[in-house]
Amino acid sequence: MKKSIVLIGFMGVGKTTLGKELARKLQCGFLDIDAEIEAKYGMEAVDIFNVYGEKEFRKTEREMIVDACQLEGKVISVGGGAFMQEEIRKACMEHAIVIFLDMSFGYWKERISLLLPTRPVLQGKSLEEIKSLFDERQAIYNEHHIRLPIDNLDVDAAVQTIHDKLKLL
Ligand SMILES: Nc1ncnc2c1ncn2[C@@H]1O[C@H](COP(=O)(O)OP(=O)(O)OP(=O)(O)O)[C@@H](O)[C@H]1O
Ligand SMILES: O=C(O)C1=C[C@@H](O)[C@@H](O)[C@H](O)C1
Ligand SMILES: [Mg+2]
Repeated sequence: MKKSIVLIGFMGVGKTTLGKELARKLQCGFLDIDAEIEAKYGMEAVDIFNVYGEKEFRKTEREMIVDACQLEGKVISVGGGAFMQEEIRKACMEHAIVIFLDMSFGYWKERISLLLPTRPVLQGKSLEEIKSLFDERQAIYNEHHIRLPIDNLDVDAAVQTIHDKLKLL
């Protein structure tokens, strides 16, 4: 596998969880950009947003992803907001294979309680506001090479399906 694989999709759809397992199956390296950013600042995303601001988070996210997507043979999970930045979308589409993990809001909202404490972008928002954000964000995920409808898929099934789709490329 020469090009790296970049997993995109709304926060909590399983980019980190599936990315790790996919890398294990493909026997290649795994990079989670949120984890890399958190390691750089030595704090969680919520605290980076509070202490340094979202602008700084997005700048670091952009620099890291533009570099990482040009590496060979990695599985890279990016944050749910990464594709809001055109420079990131362009670099990933040019250098990597971009896989969109596509989950419906109906399934996604069952996960919300798992996500609220650690996702700064969700904090203080009502369910309707989160639904609007979810709907707005779908447009930015339209740029991808492979779409994986992920409702109902457990981790093993999702990884197997991605593996099968990659073989067809
Ligand atoms: N296929 C799945 N089936 C059931 N639960 C899952 C599945 N994938 C992920 N989860 C659970 O959903 C939660 C969010 O998953 P994960 O952290 O991988 O999402 P993410 O897309 O990386 O989110 P973010 O964009 O915020 O980084 C975790 O608690 C994880 O265990
Ligand atoms: O959707 C978003 O804007 C975010 C998602 C997370 O993965 C983190 O990158 C951060 O919490 C922002
Ligand atoms: Mg993640």
